[in-house]
Amino acid sequence: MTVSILSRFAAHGGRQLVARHTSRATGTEMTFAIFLPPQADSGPCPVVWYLSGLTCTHANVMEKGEYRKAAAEAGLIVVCPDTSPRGEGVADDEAYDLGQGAGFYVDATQKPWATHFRMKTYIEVELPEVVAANFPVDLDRQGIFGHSMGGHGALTIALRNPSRFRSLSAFAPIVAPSQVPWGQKAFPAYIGPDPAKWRRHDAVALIEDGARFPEILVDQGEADTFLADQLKPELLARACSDAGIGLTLRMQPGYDHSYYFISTFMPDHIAWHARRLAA
Ligand SMILES: N[C@@H](CCC(=O)N[C@@H](CSC=O)C(=O)NCC(=O)O)C(=O)O
Repeated sequence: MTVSILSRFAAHGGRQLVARHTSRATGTEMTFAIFLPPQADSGPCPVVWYLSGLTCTHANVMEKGEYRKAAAEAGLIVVCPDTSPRGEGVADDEAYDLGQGAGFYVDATQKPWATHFRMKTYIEVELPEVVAANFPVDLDRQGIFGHSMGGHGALTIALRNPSRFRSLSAFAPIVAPSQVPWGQKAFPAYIGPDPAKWRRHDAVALIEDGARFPEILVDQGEADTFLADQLKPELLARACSDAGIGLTLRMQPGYDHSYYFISTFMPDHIAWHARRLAA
């Protein structure tokens, strides 16, 4: 459960750290970023988990997501994990949307991925234990959010574990991976060809199958080049409407899929979580 601190910077009265530890879930070293607001010097703080998208490490949102000012003001700890196991002995693919950097937050059952690609267990079980053992987090007050593949991760993890999280939001999430090319490529590779096995890893399918979360915030850029083919927020809107889930879906004119979009709406997402994680 010990972590090595790789870097430490003062920011907004708090501290931005990068930590590394040996993961029993993935069997590799795993790196995550953690922001501790000034309030963490005085006692446990609520924690928000941010899951990143395809090609990302912990560093993309840390460097471009601009979450620290709002998180410091709200007293939120923000944890930003990597998107997959990595290293020389870890399976990979030449494409950007499979293998290292593209873990899809599932536990792979198929060769060659099953050996290390266990991001579901890592995020759902191991990382909370590691963070709680080393940092002043209040695990009774947890929220989760993410971007694109990480939005898919946030939605599916919260829908499968609604009692763990008090708040959920996403930027441009993949809402129905079973119905779009990214998921239709990754899911057979990681969890096999049977679409029935994909449903526990698909937010729209989870809702159709009875999973519930009280309310969800989603921001989606209208100029996002992945919108029509890969993201399809209308599928989440329909599923939430049918299920009585309170979805706030904000279509944002002019915004694309990048961290310029994410950083623009990051303060709104931090505020969404802070309101629901207040004591
Ligand atoms: N064509 C790009 C695709 C990679 C990309 O756009 N990745 C996004 C997430 S997409 C869904 O999960 C991202 O967050 N990129 C990192 C960034 O800092 O912008 C490529 O080939 O890289």
